[in-house]
Amino acid sequence: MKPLVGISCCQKPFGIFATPNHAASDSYVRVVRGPVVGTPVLLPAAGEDISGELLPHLDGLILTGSRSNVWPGHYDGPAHAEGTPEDLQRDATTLPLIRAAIAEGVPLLAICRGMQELNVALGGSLDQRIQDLPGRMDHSTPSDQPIPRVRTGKAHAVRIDKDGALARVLTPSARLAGRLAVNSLHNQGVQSLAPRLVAEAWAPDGTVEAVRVEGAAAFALGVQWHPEYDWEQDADSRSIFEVFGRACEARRLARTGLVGLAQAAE
Ligand SMILES: N[C@@H](CCC(=O)NCCCC(=O)O)C(=O)O
Repeated sequence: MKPLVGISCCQKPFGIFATPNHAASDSYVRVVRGPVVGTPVLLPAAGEDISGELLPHLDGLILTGSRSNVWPGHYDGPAHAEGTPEDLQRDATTLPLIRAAIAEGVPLLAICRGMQELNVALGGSLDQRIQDLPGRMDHSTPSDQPIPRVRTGKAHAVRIDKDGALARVLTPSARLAGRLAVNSLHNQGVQSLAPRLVAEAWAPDGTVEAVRVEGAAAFALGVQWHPEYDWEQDADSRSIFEVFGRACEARRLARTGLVGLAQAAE
């Protein structure tokens, strides 16, 4: 048996009738079946809090990236500019799911939109177009960028807190250097950090690029970049998922009552 790892879906229109579907990138399924060493399960953007139905069966949770954006009403922010993609169904499912997962000690890895959801779920706010702010970089990559190494390749470095939780899940060389090269596919970013979040990595323009949940009972990290795009080539991306996977396995053993048997077998 492997840990059951939930992957958050977006609600997306499909086909000529724009029929609502629930979708997540194959890159999340592949990484769960790869370095996470888990069984992936897609979690629908149900449009309501279903955490009580999901979490008793899950050993870990990945909050995925998406072109859509957290509805500003969740953080008292200004309305999005006309045409900005939103996913109210997803928000209504993931925000309570994040709070419940943290409360119940379910390992959680929040990626890009997922990190923004983590911040909003715990009481933080977002800037909606950081490239328009004074002194800030453009962190976005046009979704129609046809060249993969440009679209998902390394875009800038981040400075890492060498004493933080993220540093402990990276390779020794990244931890020693206190720096990491990352890809970048986002327009939004942390404006005010939620009370329980601690920033752990920063872009050269000060944009928060990674956070940990202070006092979390299990693995609880958010990253603004996409390690799921390059774990096969990048040891630091792979290490994040490997450590997350071990946390999910620990939850599986505890959740299924096998932890005693596992220890006895050691
Ligand atoms: N929409 C938010 C979050 C960005 C994000 O999750 N990007 C992933 C894009 C996935 C893809 O296009 O393949 C923002 O813009 O900040």
